[in-house]
This record gives sequence, structure tokens and C-alpha cells, in this order.
Amino acid sequence: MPQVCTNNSHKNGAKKTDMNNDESYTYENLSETAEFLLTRVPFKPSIGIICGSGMGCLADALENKKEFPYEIIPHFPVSTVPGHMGKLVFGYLSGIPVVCMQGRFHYYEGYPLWKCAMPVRVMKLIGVSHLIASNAAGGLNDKFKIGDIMLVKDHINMLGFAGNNPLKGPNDERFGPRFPPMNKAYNRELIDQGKKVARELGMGGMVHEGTYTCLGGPNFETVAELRMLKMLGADAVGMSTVHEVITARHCDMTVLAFSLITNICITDYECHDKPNHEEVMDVGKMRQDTLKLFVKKLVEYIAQHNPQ
Ligand SMILES: O=P(O)(O)O[C@@H]1C[C@H](O)[C@@H](CO)O1
Ligand SMILES: Nc1nc2[nH]cnc2c(=O)[nH]1
Repeated sequence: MPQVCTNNSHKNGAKKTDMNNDESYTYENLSETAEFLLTRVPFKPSIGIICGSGMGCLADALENKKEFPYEIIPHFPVSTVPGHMGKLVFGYLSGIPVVCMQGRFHYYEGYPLWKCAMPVRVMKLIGVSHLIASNAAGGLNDKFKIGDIMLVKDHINMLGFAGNNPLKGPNDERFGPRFPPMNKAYNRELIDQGKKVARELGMGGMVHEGTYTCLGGPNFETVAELRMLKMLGADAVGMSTVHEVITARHCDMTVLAFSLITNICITDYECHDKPNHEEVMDVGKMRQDTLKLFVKKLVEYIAQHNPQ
């Protein structure tokens, strides 16, 4: 049975998050969050996992779990999207301590990007050096099929083109530099390992690498938008991950991200199918055993080799 934690000092959702959109969390705010967690968990994970839509099963695979509903964690936002449980889960995968976000925060929920990405900084403060971020995405690349996995080799930050960035605002050097590079955002060794693991598990044919792009959502894209994104070089489109990865790289975490292709993007006006969130979650469920195994093997590799 997982141990579900409570927090009497933050009952009934009465949390200290009365900030407006321009005021980011301070280092001290996030240190309080980290301290809250560290005093309640008897181990320090160095690997963090973010579960995409319909992929909460990744957290279910943990052993000796200690769960923190987001409502009870100081300064944490709450999840509002079906398929995102809203729990921070600590536990062991193959005997390796990890922390898992069973539910993430999206821009379309009304949160500014710095708030969506705040758990990444909390992970950093509790000792996480490696982040595995998963997401559900629409496939733009003609080779992709529903249920395939795309290891993210790069991203196109569409929200960032308009100046919307999780690092916008005053920079605290204790997290990272004012102008972080992003040309090596996704760790090459881990991408290669992802492909190797896929081959070993007999799923080599369903694993690709490609470029992810994030739009604000919540609507799925128009045909013209998808045609444009494809021309720009995007292989998959989603509504998350990019701001988390920027935040993780800013504080020098090593990142692996992957997309589960839950639908094929419709770039043809004659096609009458409509993408929907239920289908997205169903594909996550359909692939849950494969994803659990895939992530477990990657966690084992990171724990043994620690690529930087
Ligand atoms: O949290 P992720 O990026 O996996 O969720 C995707 C994008 C939307 O939140 C949702 C659309 O079905 O899935
Ligand atoms: N933006 C976007 N996000 C998704 N998440 C899952 N599928 C899709 C999609 O087609 N577009």
C-alpha cells in the first residue's frame, strides 16, 4: 500500500500561492517546498520522471511508494486535466530511488509557464540530476504510427517565439545563468540508449527520434497550422514539455524526453476524423506495459552510467 502523506498546515487547499502571473517563485519559496518533501521522504532520488497524459502508469510501477497529493505540497499548483492524477510519487524502480510527477501543469490550465515548470526546480533542489519527461503528442512525421515513441532530439519553442518563456523575469543565478544555451538540450547518450533499449525490448520498429513542438493549447491544431509546423521541421506536436526542459537545462539537469504518438495529425481537409483527449488517454493505457518497461530500463542505465 502506498503511503499517502497529508499536510495539516496547508489544509483545504489554503496554500501560499497568492502570486500573480508576473511574480515567480523565489529560491526561498522552492527551498521550503524541497524541505517539506525531504523531511518526509527517507531517501533522495537523483532521477525525476514526468508522466504525460494517460501515462500515470509510470508512477504506478514504483515500489515502496510515498505519495504527496499536490494540494498538500507548499507552493505547488494543482492538476486540473483528466489523465493527470495530481500527485508527486517517491519510490523505487529496480531498487533505484526516483520521484515521479503523476500529472503535470499546462499553460492552457491558466498557469504561467514558470509555474508549470516549478516542479522541475523543486526536483533539482531535492537532488535530482536527471529528468525523464514524457508527453502525449500528435504525429506529424509521415513515418509515425499511433502508439509509436519519439525520442525528442530537439524542440521548437512556439510560445517562446512570442516571448513567453519559463525563465522570463529576474534571473536567480542559484538556479542557473541568465542566457542558458539550448543547442544540447536533449542528451545524445540517452537518446542512443533509448533506441538500444527499444531494440532489446523488441520495439525497435516503433521508436524514432525527432523534433517536438509545443503550442499553448487547449485546442488541437487547424490543418493550416499543422502543415506549417510540418514545414518548419516538427515531427510531433503537443502542449507541454518544452518549458520543463528549458527549466531543467537552465539548472543543468540532464534530460531525456519522449513523446507517445497518440494520434496522427490531420493535414488533409478531406479527412473527417477529429482528435480528442479520450483517444490520447486510451493510447497511453494501451501502451502502459511497454512504457513502464522502457522507462525502467532507462532508469537502470542512468543509475549505472550517469551520463552528463
Ligand atoms: O501532458 P501532455 O503533454 O502529455 O498532454 C497532452 C497535451 C494535452 O494536455 C493533452 C491533449 O490530449 O495531451
Ligand atoms: N497540440 C497537440 N497536443 C497533443 N497531444 C496529443 N495529441 C496532440 C495533438 O495532436 N496536438
